[in-house]
Parts: sequence; C-alpha cells; structure tokens
Amino acid sequence: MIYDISRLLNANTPTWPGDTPFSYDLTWSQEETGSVNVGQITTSCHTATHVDAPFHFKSNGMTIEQLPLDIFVGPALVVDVSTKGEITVNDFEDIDFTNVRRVLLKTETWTGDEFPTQIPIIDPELGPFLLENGIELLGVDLPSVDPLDSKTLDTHHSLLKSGVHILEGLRLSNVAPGEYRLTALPLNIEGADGSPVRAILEDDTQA
Ligand SMILES: N[C@@H](CC(=O)c1ccccc1NC=O)C(=O)O
Ligand SMILES: [Zn+2]
Ligand SMILES: [Zn+2]
Repeated sequence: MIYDISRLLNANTPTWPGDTPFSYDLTWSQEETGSVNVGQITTSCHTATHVDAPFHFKSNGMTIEQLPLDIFVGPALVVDVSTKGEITVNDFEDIDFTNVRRVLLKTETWTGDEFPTQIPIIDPELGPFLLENGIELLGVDLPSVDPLDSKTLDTHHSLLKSGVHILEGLRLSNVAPGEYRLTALPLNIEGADGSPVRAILEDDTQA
C-alpha cells in the first residue's frame, strides 16, 4: 500500500507569512495554441512538503541538487509525539533505532488548512542524539523544525552539524506509527535552498 504523505499544492496552500504564495497558471491553453495546455508554477521552496538544503540557513552550505539521493529513499520510522509540547531525546528512550536511518515525527499539530500559530519545540539536542543513533533524515509534519519566530534556527543548525537532513511539511495524519519505506525526492534545481517533494510511504501490504 502507498500512503501519500505530501500536502496539496494550490492557491490556498498555507505559506510562511509574507513568502511567495503557490500558484499554478496556464501560460497557454489548448484553445490558444491549437495543440496543448502549458502551465507554469510559482512557489517558495518552503511551501507544503519540502526538503531544506543547508544553503537555506547557511550561505556556504550545500544546495538542493548537491544532496545525496539515498537519504530520501529507504526505510523510515514514523514516531508518534503528538502529545508533546517540547520534543526532547527523552521521548525516544523506548525506541529501537537498529537499522533505522530515517525518522518522521508525527506531532499532529498542523492538520488544518491554515498556517499554524503554535508548534511544538524540537530540542536542538536531538541533533547529536540522532547522529549517535545513525539517523540521517528527520522528517516533521510541521512548517519548520525551529520555532516559527526563531531567527537563529538552532535546531536546523544542530541537525546540519550532526549530518541530519531535514524534510518538512509532511502530512502524517493518515499513517500509523511504525516502519515504512519512504520516498521523498527533491527536484534537481541548481543552486536552490530547498525543493517541494512528493513524499510517500509504502508498507508491506499488497495493492
Ligand atoms: N525555516 C523554514 C522557513 C523559514 O524560516 C522562512 C521561510 C520563508 C520566509 C522566512 C522564513 N524565516 C524567517 O525568519 C523552513 O525551513 O521551511
Ligand atoms: Zn524549509
Ligand atoms: Zn526548515
């Protein structure tokens, strides 16, 4: 079974306050060209479900096309942290990270169609902890791994220092905690600070 864990992109998709809204428009319609519809999209790189490149918060950091693809494809563990106001290493005490390289946090705080006003805090100490446990990707169902008003982006920086890549804006309400196979590939955009992804989880059930 394939679970779509990406958010829908349209003119109403919530964006970071003040950032470029998503739009899809027809440049030419079939009526006009006599042959085809041709569209164009405009979007911030941080709208809905997306991967951050280190360049987003570090000017000499890697850009999106430079990131290794194997980070974004493979086994992933969905962890329920939905009752937590602050997510710390203590929340992972009982979790067995053997053979887990990718962790997706299900907070369930961004389930509506509006940009959230309050999101749980992700302790920057998670960076070194994830590194110790061999985790290379942290995914969240939040617009950011840092508080919405943060200018220092401590958790982004801590994750980068620990070699943990960042996937944001997931839609996890339709999946139960547990193990899946993730695919969430960023577009091959030269020099970009991030990219939208179509993120899916697969489990072992057929069809
Ligand atoms: N860190 C957020 C985005 C972000 O911080 C942001 C996005 C657009 C405009 C301003 C932003 N942050 C400003 O402090 C993210 O990674 O998606
Ligand atoms: Zn982002
Ligand atoms: Zn981010």
